[in-house]
Amino acid sequence: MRALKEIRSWGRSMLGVARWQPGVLVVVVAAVWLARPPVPVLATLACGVVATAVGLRCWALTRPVSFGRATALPRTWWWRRQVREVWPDVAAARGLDVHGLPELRTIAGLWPHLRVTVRPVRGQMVEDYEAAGPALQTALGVARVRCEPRGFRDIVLHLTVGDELRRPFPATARADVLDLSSLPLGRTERGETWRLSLGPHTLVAGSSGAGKGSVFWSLAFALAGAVFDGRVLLHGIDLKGGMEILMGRELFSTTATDAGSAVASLEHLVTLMRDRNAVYAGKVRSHRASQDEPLHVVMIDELAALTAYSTERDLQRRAEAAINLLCSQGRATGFVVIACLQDPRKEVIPSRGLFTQTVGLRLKDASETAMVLGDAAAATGASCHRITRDVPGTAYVVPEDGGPALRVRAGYASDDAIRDVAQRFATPVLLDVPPLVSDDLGRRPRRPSRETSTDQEAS
Ligand SMILES: Nc1ncnc2c1ncn2[C@@H]1O[C@H](COP(=O)(O)OP(=O)(O)OP(=O)(O)O)[C@@H](O)[C@H]1O
Repeated sequence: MRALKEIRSWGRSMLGVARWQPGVLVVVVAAVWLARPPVPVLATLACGVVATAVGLRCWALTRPVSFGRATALPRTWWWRRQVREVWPDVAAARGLDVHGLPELRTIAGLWPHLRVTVRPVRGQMVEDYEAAGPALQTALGVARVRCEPRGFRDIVLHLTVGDELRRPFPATARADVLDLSSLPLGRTERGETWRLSLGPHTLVAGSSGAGKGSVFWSLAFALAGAVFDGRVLLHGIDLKGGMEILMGRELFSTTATDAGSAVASLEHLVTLMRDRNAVYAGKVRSHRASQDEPLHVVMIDELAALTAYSTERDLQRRAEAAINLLCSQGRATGFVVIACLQDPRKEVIPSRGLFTQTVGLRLKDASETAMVLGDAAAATGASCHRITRDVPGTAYVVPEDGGPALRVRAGYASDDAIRDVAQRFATPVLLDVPPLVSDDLGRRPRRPSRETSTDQEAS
């Protein structure tokens, strides 16, 4: 029994090694074979082939990105053939071949990104090819198709044929992030690090289960080092009972889990912002985060719960006013708002335009994609509504340089990881928020009711 247990645990540990170091499996098999008495050549070959196949398979499963790159050349050839094969069918199905089949001029690039240059037939426009994009995407079974005009005559179809974002990966806390304007949050479809600038106010929109939590925590993790040394103060607002933020409460200098405390916290931040604005006036034009003058980052888990779904109208109005003030005046003096949201409609978030940076996770339909990322991004292949449920944390973002929208994925932060990071990088600054006072300023004087005015007239 004991021996069985030992064998089982050895097997498990070997599997663990093989999972992380695929090459080890090949070496182990080869070593086992060498240790045995001489065997015939055929058996040796068979053993070698099996070991290589298993090793490659493990590599492909555990390190898809590096495996993909190592085998990019044969894959590229295969995909080129596929594109040439399906193109006539897709063109016919989408009515692009009425006056002759549009010529595929070149297929360039290397797996996982191919560039197919097409010469449209007279009378066709880029929009016709944009409309055919989803058909080509389905016919080929590729991750993304994006159209772009090239010169005055040709159109380039950018195909993402291999999905480097398919497998989830963990979010990692950064103790060393020095540049707060470029926070590492995950990976891009090009296999690079996805970086987000913290300067602009950011709206993270996604349906339920789209993975807003992973963007939220990846951001907090990226700031962990700066939180720990007091250069950044996080303020968490979570009206879903604090389910999200209380998991890592040690990272936050203030937390609010009900409408009253959220408004108190936001209005206190507006006061701090105004004080700092007054100090900076005429002297400083942009803020540099330091322990004396930290960057305040307001992280709101479900913005609509504060600005649209609240039953307390007065608090709703005050919250909205405070967020608008922080968004419109806070950037230069070091006050940044990051808000997550399920429903991006104007009725729910009237101040959507104040969030100058948006992250579009899985959304319900094309109109929501256009609301979040803009019409131009939606037209050029940013299709948040086509992100499938099995890849939470995947999103489209418009790069700061205004180029075509990029598909990205945030790292996954498990509950244990959040607790661990919160404990290791706990903030040294806990702020006291003054209690909520009734709002006299900014409220319109009420019209006297008919009864009151009649009484007054009578007296
Ligand atoms: N980057 C990621 N990689 C892998 N799995 C993820 C990732 N992000 C989220 N998930 C998984 O997807 C599920 C939903 O994620 P999450 O709770 O963050 O979504 P949400 O958009 O915040 O949803 P809701 O608005 O309903 O709270 C979680 O169970 C989580 O395990």
